[in-house]
Amino acid sequence: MAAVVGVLALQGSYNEHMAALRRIGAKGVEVRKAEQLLGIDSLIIPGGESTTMAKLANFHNLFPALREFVGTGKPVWGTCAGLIFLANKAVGQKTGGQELVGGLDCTVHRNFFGSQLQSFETELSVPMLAEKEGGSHTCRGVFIRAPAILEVGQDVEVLADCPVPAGRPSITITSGEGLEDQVYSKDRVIVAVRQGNILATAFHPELTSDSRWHRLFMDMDKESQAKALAALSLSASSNDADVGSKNKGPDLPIFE
Ligand SMILES: NC(=O)CC[C@H](N)C(=O)O
Repeated sequence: MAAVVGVLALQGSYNEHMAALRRIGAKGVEVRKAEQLLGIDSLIIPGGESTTMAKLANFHNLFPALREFVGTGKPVWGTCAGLIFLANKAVGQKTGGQELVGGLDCTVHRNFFGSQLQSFETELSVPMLAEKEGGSHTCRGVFIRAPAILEVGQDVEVLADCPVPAGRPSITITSGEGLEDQVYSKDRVIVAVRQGNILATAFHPELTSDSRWHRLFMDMDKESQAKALAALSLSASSNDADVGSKNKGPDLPIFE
């Protein structure tokens, strides 16, 4: 059965993700209500404006269901604002912060690359994407008032990084307790990662004609469906074994 990809359709570039899925023959459905998350195999959280998206998600009481969905281990992909949603920690936010879904062990800076006017396109080196999906070793990265990942946990695989623009001031990250400050002043930042079944990109592959990120996500989906099926058939065969033993009659001693 074809996998159904949910696209969170509260705000932002969900139409573009739907179109990108259509281009590769995948079935996408727009998700606006918590109960719709029950009928999908994987979820894309699109780019847009994360504060607005969080307000809408709150209004529709979606956060608990989104967290539950991420917790199931089904594939989830966040692009741009979607990446911010999935991060365990976000800095560079409005005072008071905003609600996050979490699940991705990283610290993200909301508007790392500056304002809308500092939006840019660049060629990114993506060896893992090329290895898995073929094609060029680079992809076009469209960064729109884009976030960047400053730190990742040890289970997070870095898929792409990019140079910090010249003149970008260093960043102070305050720890949870507000006790110590770390200053981030490296010359590269992370812009695409994978942690298990969570994929996150700071840029917008849905705005380019390169379908490889969507294909990679569909492959994650296939892998996870195959695993779920294997687990099902394992438990079915152990049930069969149970049935078999029930039909065997009394367990008599065997004399050889
Ligand atoms: N293109 C995007 O999704 C931009 C995200 C934006 N930086 C935010 O905070 O929501």
